[in-house]
Amino acid sequence: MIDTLYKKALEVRENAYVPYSDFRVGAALLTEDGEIYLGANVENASYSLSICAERNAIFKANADGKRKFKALMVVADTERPISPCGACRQVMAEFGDYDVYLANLKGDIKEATSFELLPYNFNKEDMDEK
Ligand SMILES: O=c1ccn([C@H]2C[C@H](O)[C@@H](CO)O2)c(=O)[nH]1
Ligand SMILES: [Zn+2]
Repeated sequence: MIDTLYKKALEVRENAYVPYSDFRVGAALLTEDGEIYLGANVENASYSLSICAERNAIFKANADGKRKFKALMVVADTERPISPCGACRQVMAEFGDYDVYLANLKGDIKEATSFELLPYNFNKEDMDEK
């Protein structure tokens, strides 16, 4: 399954819309029920409106009502495996603790989990009334 996620993340990476950074990222998200949602980064002339590949995949799954995840694979052309931004780490952690594989084009894959990538994360329980 890791191989499949890596291959699909590589494929969708080709669809990244990156006229400003020229930095392509692909993400493949495996849901608990065995579906795979793909995301690539999409940039904008108003730079801060750009969306990362990871959040694109997670939001696509959400749009189909899928919120339970088994694994997320992220791939970019980096020396070390890609390191997701803080915004993506917060969004990943929203949906629980699941495997996150961070990869590069050379095939290096760093294994982590969504909670490991955001220690002491702020989540919905923090908003429960005391
Ligand atoms: O993990 C990452 C890191 C960066 N980007 C995107 C955001 C922007 O489009 C480009 C350069 O930061 O890469 C991602 O999609 N995922
Ligand atoms: Zn991000």
